[in-house]
Amino acid sequence: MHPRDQTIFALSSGRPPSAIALVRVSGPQAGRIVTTLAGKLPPPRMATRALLRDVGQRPIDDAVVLWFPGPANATGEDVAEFHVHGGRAVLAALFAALSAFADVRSAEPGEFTRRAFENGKLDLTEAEGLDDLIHADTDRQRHQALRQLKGLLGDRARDWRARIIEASALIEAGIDFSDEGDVPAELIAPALAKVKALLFEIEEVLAGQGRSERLRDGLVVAIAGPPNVGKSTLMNQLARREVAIVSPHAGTTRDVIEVQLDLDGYPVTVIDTAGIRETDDPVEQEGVRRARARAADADLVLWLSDSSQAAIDHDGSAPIWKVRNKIDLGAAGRPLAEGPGQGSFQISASRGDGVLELISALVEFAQTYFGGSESGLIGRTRQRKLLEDVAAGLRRCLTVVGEGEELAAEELRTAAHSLGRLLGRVDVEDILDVIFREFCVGK
Ligand SMILES: Nc1nc2c(c(=O)[nH]1)N(C=O)[C@@H](CNc1ccc(C(=O)N[C@@H](CCC(=O)O)C(=O)O)cc1)CN2
Ligand SMILES: Nc1nc2c(ncn2[C@@H]2O[C@H](COP(=O)(O)OP(=O)(O)OP(=O)(O)O)[C@@H](O)[C@H]2O)c(=O)[nH]1
Repeated sequence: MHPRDQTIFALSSGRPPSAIALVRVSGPQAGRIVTTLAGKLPPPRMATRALLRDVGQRPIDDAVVLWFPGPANATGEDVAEFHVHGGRAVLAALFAALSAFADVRSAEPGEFTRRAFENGKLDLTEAEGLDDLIHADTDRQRHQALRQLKGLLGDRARDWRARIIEASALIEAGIDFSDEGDVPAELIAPALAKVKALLFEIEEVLAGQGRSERLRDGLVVAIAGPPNVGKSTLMNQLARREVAIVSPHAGTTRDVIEVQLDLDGYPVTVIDTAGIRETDDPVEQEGVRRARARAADADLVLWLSDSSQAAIDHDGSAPIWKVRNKIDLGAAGRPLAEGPGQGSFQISASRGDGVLELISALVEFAQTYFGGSESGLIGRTRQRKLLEDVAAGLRRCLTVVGEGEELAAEELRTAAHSLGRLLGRVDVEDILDVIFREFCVGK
């Protein structure tokens, strides 16, 4: 039997032990599974309490069971849900009972969503939005992902695709009309007007995009500077602030290498370049490798120093803010080269003086950096690249039309094809594995 036709199951809720766990089952065996384990098939979509028993009638758990016959459900196949107590042994017993059925197996990451996609329940941009929603840490990430899940980009892309196909139909009709290669202007002119309007709309979306792709991964701020100036102390100060959402990725045993901050809903990762050091521990090595790679293309560098004559020694295109540390050590006698202001700060990392001001400036930086991405439609590089292909194709269509209508029509076909790829309608087998592999199991 093809893996696609097998019935799949997975834990869809968080790591056990948990108060309640949700185990989802999807596929042709779902109904038989519920009937066997729960002793009955509950009415569709009605939460029903049942004592689950395995095939040998041994009790598994006192549970709530839901039955969602396909195709009007999340995956488009028959679906069953078992809401059980979230203990490890309960789940092990339930999984053993499920695995005992023929043609039933545990799901791959993202396999439920992949089936939903293959059954036309959502397009690829919506599936990507779903994955982003699950991984959203901040409010703005959640907002952008939810827009994608709700099909904002998908709906636009479908509309664009339909209009491109209309325009190319006009041109092709013109080609069929003319024997001598002279296509009537009444057909070409409206087609080109359509293409121009489309190109304008797509270019507007691309330009107004801000940096919402970055919203997925977060802005990266590197703390750099000479040894012993207080980089780790500042990191720990940031990690202790309530703005820290996911922290710390302990790299070394003592020091925090990365802190993730939620700055006004924007995700910002701060990296301590001092924490990036040689280590023999393979787990740490991986953390160090990641931190180094991320710091190398940071979006902003905080250059920390503890004296007024701080020579900046940093390559890269990112803006650099000078942060003078240890002002508690009587900096009064030593006048600063520059007073506080844009890109210049004075702090005491150990006492916390000036740290809130630094954080406020980071919030402002993030707001400016992401500016306008509230209205961003594009969440991923894959989506942006395809839309850029579409715009380029439309532009070429307008220039080559003078050389021949067939060439223009061909450009439109290619542009429509790119939109088809964006939506996952055509020619995407190669990327589906990559996209769904990133998903959670059970989603
Ligand atoms: N218990 C539980 N909670 C969950 C999910 C789930 O699968 N189970 N979801 C998992 O994703 C999300 C909700 N998503 C859903 C998406 C589609 C349908 C659904 O039944 N769609 C049908 C009918 C539409 C309707 O009646 O509203 C369809 O598309 O045909 C249900 C849930 C989040 N919460
Ligand atoms: N007085 C004072 N001492 C500080 C301040 N910040 C850090 N220190 C001290 O400076 C020393 C170095 O601090 P670290 O945070 O380890 O400096 P670092 O830049 O991470 O050092 P390396 O990892 O060697 O690059 C420690 O003894 C800190 O306690 C500060 O604001 N005031």
